[in-house]
Amino acid sequence: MTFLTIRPAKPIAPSRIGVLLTNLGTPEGTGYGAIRRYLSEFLSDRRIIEASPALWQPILQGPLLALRPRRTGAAYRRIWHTERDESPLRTHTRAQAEALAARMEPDGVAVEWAMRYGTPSIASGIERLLARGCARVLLLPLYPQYSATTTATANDHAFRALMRLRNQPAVRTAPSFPDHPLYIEALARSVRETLAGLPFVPQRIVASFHGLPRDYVTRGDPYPEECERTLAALRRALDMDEETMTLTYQSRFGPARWLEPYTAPLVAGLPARGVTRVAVIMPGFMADCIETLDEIGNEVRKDFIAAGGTDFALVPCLNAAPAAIDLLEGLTRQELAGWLKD
Ligand SMILES: C=CC1=C(C)c2cc3[nH]c(cc4nc(cc5[nH]c(cc1n2)c(C)c5CCC(=O)O)C(CCC(=O)O)=C4C)c(C)c3C=C
Ligand SMILES: [Fe+2]
Ligand SMILES: [Fe+2]
Repeated sequence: MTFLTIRPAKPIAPSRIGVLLTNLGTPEGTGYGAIRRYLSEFLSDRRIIEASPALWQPILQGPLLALRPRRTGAAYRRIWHTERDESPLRTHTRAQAEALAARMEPDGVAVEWAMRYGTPSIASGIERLLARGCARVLLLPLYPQYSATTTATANDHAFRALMRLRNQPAVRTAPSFPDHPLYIEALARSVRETLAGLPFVPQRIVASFHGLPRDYVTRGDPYPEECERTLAALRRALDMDEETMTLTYQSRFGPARWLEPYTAPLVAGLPARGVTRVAVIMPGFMADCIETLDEIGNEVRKDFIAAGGTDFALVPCLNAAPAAIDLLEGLTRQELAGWLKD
């Protein structure tokens, strides 16, 4: 094995600190080839699909990647940021990193961002921090609730990149933050602001989290407990009960049973129960993406209206709102304790 040598461009302080924000990833474009490459990398991750590759790869490389990229590509085209020619997740993740950098760089902390699948890769993010002279690195996965399929795989991939280095930095990983006061405050504020700007009063707020196969949870993934902690804290902050703010899980993939209740049928069933005005918040997503803007904002909305719903609102994700950057700064400073001078 040859180890990589990365030397800073110019002499620097010996113990500069770097923060690497990591997010899920996104295709480079909306055409068949770009979506196929993205889905192939994503769905080949053994943290995402735990089935044996001998069984899974023929399905993935055969019918799945022949068919799914067209549907997924059409969904990305509906939400694509055409002026920048990139996905919303990429725009928002970059904006979060730039805003965090403005807060942290005066303290000598370098901030970079990276994607677990696609670009900029986690390896390139670490290389950029090293080239900027960082001898200590904090990995901060942008997932409020821990899951092996998100947090762990982002960290795995960072450690895989570190394996290739001769001169490794010291590394910390930030824990998930499902009920961190700054996170709950940012969510509560976004709900209040959105509701205040609506021309109607929702009868129900649906809090929709990305789902997970039930199996993974049975085998020890703590994700749903963390979603419940988030929602309990958010209800307390907004003084709402379980009836008013309901927890659901979205984005089911494949035929297995996932965490329930599923968002789409629950929302489509509301008008029959007399609930025709709803707002949906997606607290598990730090940034708007295909799953929030298209799956909920387009598909779930359409089905709700078709079922007799009259008013449907989406609470935007935190994106680069000032309260979201307060959260990222708070988490960064908390996790750099002992490294960063007061
Ligand atoms: C078995 C498959 C999947 C698991 C498990 C899974 C977990 C998981 N995902 C997120 C966050 C996001 N997922 C996104 C897109 C997406 N997710 C899956 C599959 C699984 N996710 C697929 C196939 C896709 C691609 C779109 C599609 O074809 O449907 C995204 C959006 C990316 C973007 O660019 O917009 C996010 C974010 C979490 C938090 C999670 C586990 C808790
Ligand atoms: Fe997903
Ligand atoms: Fe989806």
